[in-house]
Amino acid sequence: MSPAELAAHLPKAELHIHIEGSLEPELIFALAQRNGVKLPYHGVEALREAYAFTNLQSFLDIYYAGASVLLHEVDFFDMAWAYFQRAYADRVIHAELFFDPQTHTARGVDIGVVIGGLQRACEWAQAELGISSRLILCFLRHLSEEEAFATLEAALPYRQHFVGVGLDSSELGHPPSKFSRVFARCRELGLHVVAHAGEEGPPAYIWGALDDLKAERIDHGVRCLDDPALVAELARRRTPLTVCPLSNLKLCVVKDLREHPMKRLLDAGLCATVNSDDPAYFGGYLNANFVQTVEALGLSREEVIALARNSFEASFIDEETRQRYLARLEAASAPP
Ligand code: HPA
Ligand SMILES: [Zn+2]
Repeated sequence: MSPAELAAHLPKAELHIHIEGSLEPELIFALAQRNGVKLPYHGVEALREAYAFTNLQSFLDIYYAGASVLLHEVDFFDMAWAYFQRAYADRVIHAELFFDPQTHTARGVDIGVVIGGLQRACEWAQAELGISSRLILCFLRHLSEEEAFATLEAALPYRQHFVGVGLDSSELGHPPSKFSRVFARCRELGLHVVAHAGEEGPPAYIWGALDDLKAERIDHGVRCLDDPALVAELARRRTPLTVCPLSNLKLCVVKDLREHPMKRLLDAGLCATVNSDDPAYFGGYLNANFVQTVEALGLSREEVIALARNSFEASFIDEETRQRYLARLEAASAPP
């Protein structure tokens, strides 16, 4: 079995997937029709053709337009259930899903509708596919601290349905420190905290995520390589990076997958993981990310196994489940 085939075959956790980024154009149009929402695109093909991104913002504009078809609890269920079925095919046995409540509450959708639909899909994924999952509520960093606090307040009746909070949307101009107080409150509430940092933003934003937000994982984080002291600190703390290679390619963070920093991150001793970010927009789900990265960088069998192991190490599952998953990984990675 080649390293790429092994990568596709191994059981894995996915830790950086925006569930709204799993909305395929076909489902966007089906939901638009079901809900009577008018889209500024003539059809599936026209929408797909618009997926030619030049940077993060050019993607976000289309991503928020796509999410406008989500109105009812069943819409959120259908979206997440479609993701879980694809994840199952890619041997994902545990998934931590980001969701963006402010994208929906701004359109008058109740946060309970959002969380209710996603939570029901998570229960189905466990029952029907044996996939464990967790939800992570993301604050949109282009909005204010006050709006983040209001979102947290609105989410508290559903506190048992999410395990953590994150920070996403437009990175440049919105440093982590903008949300220091909200994140402090979240930590007091016993929530895990993660943050997007160092996707387009400078190493200073990764330092900010660590020091101001006390982030337990850095989402993306690829720009840490510009700062050797930061790399050393991430390695010392063993702070995981949830890296998304096809996203980096599609958003022009790297010009070619052969230049992707994944191997350099592993060589630096970092706990890097592979993830799909927004798979419906970036050209592939978890195995597409694994296979293309392994092939482009010539990663070894040992590096592939380390990436799968890191995904369980970095996850927010309980220790007993983690050991069980690591044993499954061990069994699947043994040579035939
Ligand atoms: O890659 C991303 N970066 C920031 N915000 C996002 N929201 C969805 N995907 C992303
Ligand atoms: Zn992301």
